[in-house]
Amino acid sequence: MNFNSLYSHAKLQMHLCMLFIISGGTNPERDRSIEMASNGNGNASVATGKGSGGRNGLPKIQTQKRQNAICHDDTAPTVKAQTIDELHSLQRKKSAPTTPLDGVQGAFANLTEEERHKQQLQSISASLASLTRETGPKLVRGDPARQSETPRVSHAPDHHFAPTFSASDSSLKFTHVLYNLSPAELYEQAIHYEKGSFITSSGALATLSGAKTGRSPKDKRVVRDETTEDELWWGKGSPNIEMDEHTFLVNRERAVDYLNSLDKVFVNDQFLNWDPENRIKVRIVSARAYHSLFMHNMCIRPTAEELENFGTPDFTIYNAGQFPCNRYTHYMTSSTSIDLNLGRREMVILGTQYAGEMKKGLFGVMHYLMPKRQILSLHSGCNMGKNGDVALFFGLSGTGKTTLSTDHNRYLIGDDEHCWSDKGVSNIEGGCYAKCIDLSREKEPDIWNAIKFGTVLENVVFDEHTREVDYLDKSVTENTRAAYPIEYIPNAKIPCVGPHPKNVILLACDAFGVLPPVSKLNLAQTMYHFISGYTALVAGTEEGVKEPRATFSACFGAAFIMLHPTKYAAMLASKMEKHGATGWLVNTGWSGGSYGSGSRMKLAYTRKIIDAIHSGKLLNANYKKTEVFGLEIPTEVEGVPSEILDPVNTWSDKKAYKETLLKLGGLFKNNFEVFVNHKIGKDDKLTQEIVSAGPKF
Ligand SMILES: Nc1ncnc2c1ncn2[C@@H]1O[C@H](COP(=O)(O)OP(=O)(O)OP(=O)(O)O)[C@@H](O)[C@H]1O
Ligand SMILES: O=C([O-])CC(=O)C(=O)O
Ligand SMILES: [Ca+2]
Ligand SMILES: [Mn+2]
Repeated sequence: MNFNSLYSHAKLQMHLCMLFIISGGTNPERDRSIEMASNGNGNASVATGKGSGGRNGLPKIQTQKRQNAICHDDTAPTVKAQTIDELHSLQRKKSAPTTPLDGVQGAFANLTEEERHKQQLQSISASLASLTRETGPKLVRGDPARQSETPRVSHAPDHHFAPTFSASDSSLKFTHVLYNLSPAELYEQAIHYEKGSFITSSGALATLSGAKTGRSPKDKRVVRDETTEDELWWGKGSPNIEMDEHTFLVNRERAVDYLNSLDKVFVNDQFLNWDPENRIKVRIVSARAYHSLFMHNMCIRPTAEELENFGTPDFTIYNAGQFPCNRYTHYMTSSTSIDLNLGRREMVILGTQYAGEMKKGLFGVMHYLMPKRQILSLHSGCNMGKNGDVALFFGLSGTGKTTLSTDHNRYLIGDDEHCWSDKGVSNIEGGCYAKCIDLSREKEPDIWNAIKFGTVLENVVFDEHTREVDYLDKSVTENTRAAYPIEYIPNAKIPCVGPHPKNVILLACDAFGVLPPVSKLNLAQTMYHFISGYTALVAGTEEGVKEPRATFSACFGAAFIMLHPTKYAAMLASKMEKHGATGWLVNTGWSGGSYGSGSRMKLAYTRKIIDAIHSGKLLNANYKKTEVFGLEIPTEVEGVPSEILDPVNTWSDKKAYKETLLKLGGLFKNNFEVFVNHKIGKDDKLTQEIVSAGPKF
């Protein structure tokens, strides 16, 4: 129902009520509306059948005198309330867990609801405990501003946990915990308390992420201790900038003190990974409703039963993003620090409110935990055809993972983070995070329709009155985003798991315009391009035409991996070999010249190419080999003009094409230098094959 019809519906209801009051009539329709207005206390329903006034012209106003000549306001029955506050309390029913008490198992079995809430608060208080004080903060559930009207808030003294004597002001105060709020509750919190939060015309919550509108990889630090020293990838090329345990604790204390100084904090208890055997319990403590709603959408949402039995989290995020880190603290090089401590299973965020840090921070954790269990973690989208054929979509930011895995003809397993275990694939997340710059209803209908109530819209620009979003507007940032639960995509596969992949599609947005729209890769080439992790986006557009800049990011996600890239590559090679998956390289970038002279590949063509991969038609097409990169390219793809399949045809300046091709080939070679002496897999044979699968000239 749209707003207009809602409005006219409401008007109609009012009209009917008035008519009833005026005529004292007995139309059953009217009686029903009165019944609703009286909250089910249906004394108003008089006899049905015969109507009185209203049939012949206007209804008569009844002016008959009442007893004592006092006008009673009682044509409708009164609600069961004596006061306005009581009336308001009738509006909201108390939420109850859906599990009957005797169905609860584990640590929380046989506890009353009160006791379970107490345990939950105790666990959260422990999470928020300072490391230098004896106890955690005093906690109470619910919004402090709503205490008198929120039934879930308990004033009972046994609901907070405090030392028997208080040595500091901070331990005297209460912190209110807003625990796993629903989207509706989080909307209210955001709109009430967070500047820059608005409801858009489609019902999404528009918000601003503050000064940072993207991740800050240079401020991501990982604690180097005896364990991680040997296990993780350190040094040149690694995303893991080291910090020591002590500095981590200093930042942790800073974040915890900040959070405890607030009137209220948001706590989300959720899951990662749809594979039940490898599910990870995460707790996110944050200061903004925006952050809580973002994670509500992005992580897997527990059922009421699962939440009742949640227990202690496996990993905790302290998001104090509004608060900067202290430049006097060792290692700090800016006001932003995103700190990961694998030993403590904790992450601290200071100085950035960009919500993607939480999402990708947890992804980093999975890139550590899963390979330990022989499970490969992947920066990829994933979908499945009607026949159960699974495809993975690798690619750096903006290359098309979300766009191409969201396919109306296939089931969406996930758009960004997956695991590949012996059983098949599983999504790590419970939601999608789509780029929305230039989003159009025609080209990406499923993403467009997912931007509705519950969806977080970051940094978009909208009309201040109609609240229509202008997806073309880059005033705040080019990195505008929508975060929505995966079930907002109509053909999402729930639970988000699938069998072993049949196709592994490597996406590159080649702004140089020399890579073919599609090529079929052998295993060595797949590994070469997987380790290279190439894309070339164009930097800013504001200062006129810019040179494309090549980006190489190992495993198509060097910012998130924890181990050396060859570890992941070796796992991918053995899984692809074992399950007979075919590798493909798809250029979603430029055609007809580099950025500036050519144009971006039409999404419609890329979709046709992807269709042909899924259907199996492309596997058996006719192929020819390109020079320099030695890529096998098809001569025909249904629905795609054949001349664009070999990029040389689309360039009018053939000399410029060759120069650009060689230039890109050189960049690939340079980048791969650091990997040539690394063994990949069990034997040197594959390593040699991979090294020689690169460009030759
Ligand atoms: N031919 C094309 N193929 C794919 N995407 C295209 C194409 N042409 C334009 N686009 C646009 O490029 C963008 C691809 O972004 P997408 O959200 O899919 O990136 P992503 O790989 O999921 O990145 P991230 O990891 O940052 O989420 C979309 O805005 C899409 O509309
Ligand atoms: O993490 C982000 O902010 C966006 C994203 O998905 C990526 O960069 O791969
Ligand atoms: Ca994406
Ligand atoms: Mn991503």
